[in-house]
Amino acid sequence: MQIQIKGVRVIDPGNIEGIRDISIKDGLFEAVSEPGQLPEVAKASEDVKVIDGQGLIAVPGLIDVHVHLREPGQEYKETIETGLKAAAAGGITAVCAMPNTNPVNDNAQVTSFILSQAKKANASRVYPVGAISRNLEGERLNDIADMKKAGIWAVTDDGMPVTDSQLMRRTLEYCKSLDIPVLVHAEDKRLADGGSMNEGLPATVMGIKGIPNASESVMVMRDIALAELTGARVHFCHMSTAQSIEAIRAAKAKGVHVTCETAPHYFTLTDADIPPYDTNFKMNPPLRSETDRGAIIAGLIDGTIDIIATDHAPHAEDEKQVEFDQAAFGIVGLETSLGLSLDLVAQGHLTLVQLVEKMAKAPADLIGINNDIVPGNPADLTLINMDTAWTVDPNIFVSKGRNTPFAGRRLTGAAVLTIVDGRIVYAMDD
Ligand SMILES: NC(=O)N[C@@H](CC(=O)O)C(=O)O
Ligand SMILES: [Zn+2]
Ligand SMILES: [Zn+2]
Repeated sequence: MQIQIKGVRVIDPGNIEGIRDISIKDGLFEAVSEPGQLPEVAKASEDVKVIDGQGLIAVPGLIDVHVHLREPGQEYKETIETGLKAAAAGGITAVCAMPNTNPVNDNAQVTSFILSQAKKANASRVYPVGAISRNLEGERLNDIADMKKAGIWAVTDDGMPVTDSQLMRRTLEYCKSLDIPVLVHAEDKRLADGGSMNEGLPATVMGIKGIPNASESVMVMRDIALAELTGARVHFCHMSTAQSIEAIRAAKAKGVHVTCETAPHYFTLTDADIPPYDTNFKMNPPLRSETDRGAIIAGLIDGTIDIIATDHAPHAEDEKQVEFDQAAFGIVGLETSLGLSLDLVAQGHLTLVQLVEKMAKAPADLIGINNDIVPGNPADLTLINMDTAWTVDPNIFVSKGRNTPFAGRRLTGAAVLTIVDGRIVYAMDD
């Protein structure tokens, strides 16, 4: 299969910015040239697809470093196939799969299973993340080296914090020697104390127990200290508070090796936006205050926040249609991430180049891959129409999860074509 995209505006920060023709063949970028310079392909050939890229933007395939695929064990919420197809529909060509499945991805067999299921799905790629501790229990360290051989690129106990500081220190030392990052779910469970939303006026008004900002930031501060102590690579997941961003900004200024991500809901919504007891607005960490939302946007602007990831966390209807404090934490994000993030560009907070850095380039750096649009590299590409206006409708999500706070929201900009490994895995018109 060969694909030619003609006259498209390419935005690949640090590599290309301008109108180009792109040729893709046998899974790889074959040529990237000034417009009109690609060799004509024989018209009769059925194996060649020529795409008019005029008015569209081509970017390196978007990578979502924080996704819960739920398989093995909770296929009623999502399977690897439905999750990877949802990613493709959202313009995301690769996702990093969190290990809190059942069984947990805490050994090489589960890692291999995830990779083989992903291959069968014939959609976006998966980069599995292994668990730090046996069954996420926070007690015994897993055989991370063995999982690395099977294909993990990072470890985390996401969903659960690593409460034991000594275990975290050992993890960081171990992962430093293996040269893989540690992804931190920063939460002090004693401070969170069973709360279900942000501690503040909206929680008080609804009579819902609150979670203070400090439940996140104290653990961010601890792990900055441990990153400094060990020299390991620490990446903070789903940052939601002003205090966390402030701490990470200071750590980076000191040269400590830390990176972080936030999710679209933290720069789009606050706790004041939660309709009374609507569990589609419940996730961990919770939606914070307007001050925090402002700090998240400021962190994205000044580069303190490296990456936008979704924390895609599908749940079944009956896990959400219960009392607010009983409902599962988490919302889906794969199919709304690009549209919501493009809003940062529309509002003038980020340039398109900065957005591509946060959704494609910095994620690739974290994983340790090169996704430049250059001949010879695997052809993972997202074609975006910045003008496509659409309304979020969970009923037509490719994901099995319907749990989004963005139902009915008008968005502008969408992926019109997603290419993985030189194959079209999603086309908007189909
Ligand atoms: N974010 C969430 O609210 N939920 C995640 C766990 C997590 O990311 O901590 C999940 O697995 O459902
Ligand atoms: Zn988490
Ligand atoms: Zn998560």
